[in-house]
This record gives sequence, structure tokens and C-alpha cells, in this order.
Amino acid sequence: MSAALSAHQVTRRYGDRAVVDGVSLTLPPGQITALLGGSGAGKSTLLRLFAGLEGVDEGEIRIGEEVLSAPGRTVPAEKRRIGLIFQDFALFPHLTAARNVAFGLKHLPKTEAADRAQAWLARLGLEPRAGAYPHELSGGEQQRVAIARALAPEPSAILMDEPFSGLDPSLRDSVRDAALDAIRAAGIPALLVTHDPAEALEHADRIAILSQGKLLQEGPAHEIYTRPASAAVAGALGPVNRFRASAVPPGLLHGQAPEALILVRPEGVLIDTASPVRATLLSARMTGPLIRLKLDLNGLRLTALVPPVTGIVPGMETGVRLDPALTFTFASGEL
Ligand SMILES: Nc1ncnc2c1ncn2[C@@H]1O[C@H](COP(=O)(O)OP(=O)(O)OP(=O)(O)O)[C@@H](O)[C@H]1O
Repeated sequence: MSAALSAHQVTRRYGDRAVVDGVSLTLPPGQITALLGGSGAGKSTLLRLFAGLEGVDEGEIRIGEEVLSAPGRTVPAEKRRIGLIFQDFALFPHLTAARNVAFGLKHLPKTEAADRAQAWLARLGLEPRAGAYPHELSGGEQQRVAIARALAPEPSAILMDEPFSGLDPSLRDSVRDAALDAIRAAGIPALLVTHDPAEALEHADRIAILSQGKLLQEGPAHEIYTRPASAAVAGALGPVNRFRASAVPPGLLHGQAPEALILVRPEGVLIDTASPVRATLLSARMTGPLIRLKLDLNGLRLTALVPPVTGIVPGMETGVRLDPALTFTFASGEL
């Protein structure tokens, strides 16, 4: 088993602004950790610090017990044996797929490097395209070559910056599944930078939420989703209904102080004809497998996501209750 890659109280400043601010984060081997945050949160900068493409101003980056970065001392990227995958594939245009993958295998005898490159291409379903040049490959194929190239030298960790967001949605799932399966099987730490909460929740084992350079929360994906430590974390993982406890009709909540801030996921707003809490249905729209309902509860507007049921007609009255597992209460906070 390889060692964890970790950041310890790491700060990186541009001018006097800390774009990564006192971040401690451990990437365990064999697991995909998604780094999630809005634009400018500092995700790419933190990835570059892990990679050694930039130095830290404070703190340390380590692999196992070995210090890779400390202020004034940075083991260069090419000495770290860390694989990098970016959104734009970054393949060498003048090399075939096979030679792109073999590029990082120069320490091996030529035939062994070629065999290993071939094996990685086969693993990612690209064997028939081994002799093609990047411009002859589709976006999904190019990204699979980039993934094979990153994994072939048996790196000690892999860092990915929005690697799937440039792909056509019809290709994205298959490329992502092939890539993440191969990465998990390699048993190394892996960081997946993304701004897409759905991608993080579905495909990562752990999620770290970054906002304005600070790590807000980190942990197993399910725990972050069901037990957000703050309203900011709950909001970062998908849409939420937000309101004060005092705005709620009697019977919907139980025991919350009136000033408490309540966040409820749309799938936590349940239609229950037996509930005494009544709501008027304002609209119902298909979103794919679920229907998005807009509800009015005596002036409180809620959005619900429910499985398709018959007999839902705007204007109708129905009963509503909240799923406690998807209802989060914070003592205070901005609406
Ligand atoms: N070389 C640099 N010099 C000055 N400021 C920089 C530099 N690189 C990044 N920044 C700033 O640091 C902040 C964090 O940038 P970073 O690229 O890490 O964010 P991000 O979370 O990856 O955003 P995005 O999702 O938009 O790519 C931004 O405000 C950015 O403008």
C-alpha cells in the first residue's frame, strides 16, 4: 500500500492575499478525494501545491513521512512521481497514443516500456487506437490516453484538475468510470478537483470543501452530505431550501428555536397526504427521473424533488412533511 499525500497548515499567498489559507488535508491511498468549491476558491492552487508546481509560504506537503514542500524548500514536480491530469488533456501532438503513454517510461528498456504502454491503453479500452495521433482521437479517447500516461509510470499519487468537464456528457460517464476504476485499483492517493457537487457525491469516496482558500469540511461523501457542519457546506453540495424556523407553519418542525436557520434538501420535502401541514402546489416540472414541485405553505415557499406520481396538479392542496435526515438546523446564520 502506498503512503498518504497530505497538506499540513498550508498557506499560499499572492501578494498579501492568502488564496490557500491554513489548509490541512490528508489524501488516503486507494481513495478518490474530491476537492469541491466555487470559482476562485483556491482548488487549482492547492492541487499545484500538492504537485510541487508551486511552493508553500507556510506549512508542509508530505507523502508518508517525507516532506515534499516547506517554506523555501520544494521538491520539484518531476521528482515527486505524482501523475497529473488536466482538463485540456495536454498530450504531445507529434507522438502517437502509445508513445504518449510510453513517454514517462524512459527508465525502462524500450520493449518493456512499449509493452507497458500497450497494457495501459488496453486497460482503458484504447488498444485499437494505439497508433493514432492526438488529432485523430476523440476528446474522450484523448483523455483516456492522458489517464494512461499519468498511471503508466506507477506514480505515488494522482492529481486531477476538472479532468472530465471538457468531455461530451455522453462520453463523460464511461471515461470517468474507466479512469476512476483504474486509479482506485492502483491503490494510490487521488485528488479530483471539481466544481460539480453531483460529480463529487457520485464518484468520490471523500469530499473536501474549499471556500475562499479555507477548508470548510472534509470527510466521507455520505457524511458530508448528511451531516454538513455549516450552512455553507450544505449549500456547496447542492440546492437547499433555506428559511428561519419562525417562518414555518406549526407541525412542520419540532423544537427548533425561532431564530434557527433551517436548510432542507429538495428531496427532504415529502408529500404525505396524511400530514396535517397543508401546502398548495404552485408548479410541477419534470427534471428527468424526478419531478420538481414548488409548494406554498402559508407564505413559505419550498421546492421538493419527488418521484413521479399521478394526480399532481398545480393548484391542488396536499400534506407535507420534512425528512429529518435531510433537514439541517444551525443555531444562527444569514438567510
Ligand atoms: N499566479 C497567480 N497570481 C495571482 N493570483 C492568482 C494566481 N493564480 C491564481 N490566483 C488567484 O487565486 C485565487 C484562487 O485561484 P484558483 O485557480 O486556485 O481557484 P479555483 O478554485 O481553482 O477556481 P476555478 O474553479 O475558477 O478554476 C483566484 O482568485 C485567482 O485569481
